[in-house]
Amino acid sequence: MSDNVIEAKNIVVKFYIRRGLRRIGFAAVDNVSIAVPKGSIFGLIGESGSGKTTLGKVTLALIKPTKGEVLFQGRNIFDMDKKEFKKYRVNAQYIPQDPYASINPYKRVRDILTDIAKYHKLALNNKEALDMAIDIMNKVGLNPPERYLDKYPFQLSGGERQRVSIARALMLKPAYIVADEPVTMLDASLKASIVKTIKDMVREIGSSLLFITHEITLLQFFGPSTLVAVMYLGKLVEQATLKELLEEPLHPYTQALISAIPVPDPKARETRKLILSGTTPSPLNKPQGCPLSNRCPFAMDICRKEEPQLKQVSPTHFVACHLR
Ligand SMILES: Nc1ncnc2c1ncn2[C@@H]1O[C@H](COP(=O)(O)OP(=O)(O)OP(=O)(O)O)[C@@H](O)[C@H]1O
Repeated sequence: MSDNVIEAKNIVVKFYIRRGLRRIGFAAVDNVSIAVPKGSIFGLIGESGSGKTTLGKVTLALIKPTKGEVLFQGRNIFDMDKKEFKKYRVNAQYIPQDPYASINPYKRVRDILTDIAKYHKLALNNKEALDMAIDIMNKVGLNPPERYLDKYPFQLSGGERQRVSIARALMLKPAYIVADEPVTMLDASLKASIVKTIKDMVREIGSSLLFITHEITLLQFFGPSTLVAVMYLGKLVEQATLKELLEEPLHPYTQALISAIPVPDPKARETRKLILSGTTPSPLNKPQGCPLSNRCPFAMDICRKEEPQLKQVSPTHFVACHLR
């Protein structure tokens, strides 16, 4: 049996867009591998458009990769028979950025939660399904549940709606959850509490979590040993524990991400402040060689010609940079 709940191996996802009469293809995810260890939280970070959502959706079988394979508990999800795939579907759940993408706006909270338990036959009758819903609502902070059961999503605040979306994903006690920018649309004051709810619930259920974000500070709620992969323009450029990334970021892109974290005393980080030139190009105009070569202050000739491969620099630290 594998020690990882999910292993995504050499994933390539190509999308095609129309430009006039031409159909142009580009790789939104370009030969990326990640493994989410059982019972742990794995962070996936990068700016908008770096391919995080696409990779997360591949691990949930919501997008079929152009190349590569995804193993769930050691089994290739695209080779599963109907029965096995159904089981995987229950066990792999999605918490999206916009709760309206996962919850039906025309259903009351009670039905959103009980229907899923009944559909997947986790509850034998309405009473059992309602007991499950109330239990989960208490845990995700929809207290007292009676106040929310008969409300429609539009009658809830953004934070409450996201809690319903979390409750819906957790009703099935999945082995694997992808939370995709789950607090981006919420006020700063609410973010910490919702991230903490997700963390506590994941621990309680014993599931594993892929937490996708562009805010590295949110990963601090999960602790210094959390594994984090950094993506840029469809490539995985660095992977390490959060502690390693914060204390010794090796890729210039990660260094720039960390430089952008506000600190009470900016002088404390003066020595490693790094600002990249220009803005991220469209994935249709990726530079040759290293994807960061046109913005990196340290770029050498080789960086513009050859793509750097991921190198291991410590048991948990990997980086794709010619400087290392
Ligand atoms: N169905 C699609 N067809 C064409 N292009 C797509 C499609 N889905 C995503 N893309 C493009 O693929 C690239 C990666 O998108 P993706 O949503 O995975 O990035 P992301 O890092 O999750 O960013 P965000 O946080 O903005 O969602 C982007 O350039 C995006 O515009």
